[in-house]
Amino acid sequence: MPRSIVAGNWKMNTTLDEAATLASEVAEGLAEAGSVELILCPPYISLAVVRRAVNGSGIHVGAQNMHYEASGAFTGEVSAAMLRSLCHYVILGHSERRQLFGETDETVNRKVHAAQDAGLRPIVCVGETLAQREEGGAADVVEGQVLACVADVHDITDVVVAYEPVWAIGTGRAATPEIAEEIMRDLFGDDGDSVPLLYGGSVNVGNAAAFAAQPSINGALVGGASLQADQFLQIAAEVAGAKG
Ligand SMILES: O=C(CO)COP(=O)(O)O
Repeated sequence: MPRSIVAGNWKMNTTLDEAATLASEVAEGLAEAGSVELILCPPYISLAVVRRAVNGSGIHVGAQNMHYEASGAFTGEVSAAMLRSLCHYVILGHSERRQLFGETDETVNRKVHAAQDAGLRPIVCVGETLAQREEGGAADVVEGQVLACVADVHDITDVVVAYEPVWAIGTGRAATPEIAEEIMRDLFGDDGDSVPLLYGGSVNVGNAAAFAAQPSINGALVGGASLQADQFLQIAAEVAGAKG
């Protein structure tokens, strides 16, 4: 089984000072988290201060997005090589990027390749909308997204996949652990034991253990609750406890 992972997606929150404080609080409370790999994903501009704050703690740092091109005239964008000097992970294809910024499975796939080529480990986000779920097509949608996003990658075991049903993100309405397990169980067949699968969408202290107790779920991608160090650490402890 892959090691359990709990990642915090801070989204567009925290100033530089707030990011440094939050990262320091997580690092200082690390002993509470149990045996899980922790990843903090602040906004780009805070990557350096977060990296400094967690230096030597074993906590990893991740970005929330990147461009697939290596360099050039792409105003406002950041490349994999730029990130590699600051962090080890990058979230790709988050549903907010898909819905608000036109991200597609094809662009995510290009980014996954660029990330791996640069030595970054991608956390690929997939998940169905409420309409897709109500039409009965959730499993097919998610499988299609995963296949398209990781097409032709040279090392599937170096990809982390996060199942985040769109209807559960930031809504306080988490999927049930059974729904998440059903979707995630068959995603990778023979590779299923070597690709870490995270659940995301309204994860909190009260529900993290139930998700992590599902056999196919290796951890959590946490949004809102990752902005409070004590809650994030408690979620990590719940995941560690459920995974034994
Ligand atoms: O989008 C998410 C993590 O990437 C989930 O966000 P919430 O935990 O705030 O629902």
